[in-house]
Amino acid sequence: MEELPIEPKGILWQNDFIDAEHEARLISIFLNELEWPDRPGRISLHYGYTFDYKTFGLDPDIPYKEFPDWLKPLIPTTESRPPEQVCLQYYPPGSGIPPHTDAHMAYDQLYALSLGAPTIMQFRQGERRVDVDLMPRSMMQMTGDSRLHWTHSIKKRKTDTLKDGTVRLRENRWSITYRWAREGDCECGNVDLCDVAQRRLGVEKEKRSVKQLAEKAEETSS
Ligand SMILES: O=C(O)CCC(=O)C(=O)O
Ligand SMILES: [Fe+2]
Repeated sequence: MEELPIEPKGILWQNDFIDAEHEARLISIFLNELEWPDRPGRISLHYGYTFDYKTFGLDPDIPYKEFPDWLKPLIPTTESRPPEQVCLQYYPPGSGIPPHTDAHMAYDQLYALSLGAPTIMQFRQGERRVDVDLMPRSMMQMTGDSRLHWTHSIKKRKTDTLKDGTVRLRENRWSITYRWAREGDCECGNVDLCDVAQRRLGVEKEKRSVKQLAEKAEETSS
């Protein structure tokens, strides 16, 4: 994988992770063989462990879901183990995903494979916005700044305007995201984007307010 020569830093990229014939076979499986949730907009199917939004860890109560045969050859082999979680998402034209940073607390490495039609992903940090064209069959890994210190999103719209001014119609797109569970705490310290830093800040605030309450109680009793 090669790093894109842009800000945010840390976007690693590989074109043609699979060939067009393989992609066509996958799309046929997605269209004909999988049972998708029945609702409009972006829909997802999960494999591996399921994330628990209450404990911010992997949910021990939901059984591990084996990777199906079609998924096995698509697992990146550049980490020391297979990912704990894989998510297949379908984006009909006009759908997207709001700006977010994938949870720092739960996950460490993050990869995404794009299939079907291209779409523009927007990275954002404050007022800085950078568009990255997610080409079909490309594998992206978000590391460093792109993973921890910028948000990413796909706008809900029917067309994308490219850098040269071309207006491109959105068509059916699928993505496969791969997540590796984090071992230990994230130490990035970014209180705007990091759930670990935010939790620590909350704990500190709580400690401070308990201390202040105790001090007040002491003042009024003396
Ligand atoms: O669809 C993609 O390529 C990425 C989706 C994403 O950002 C996510 O699932 O966290
Ligand atoms: Fe994401």
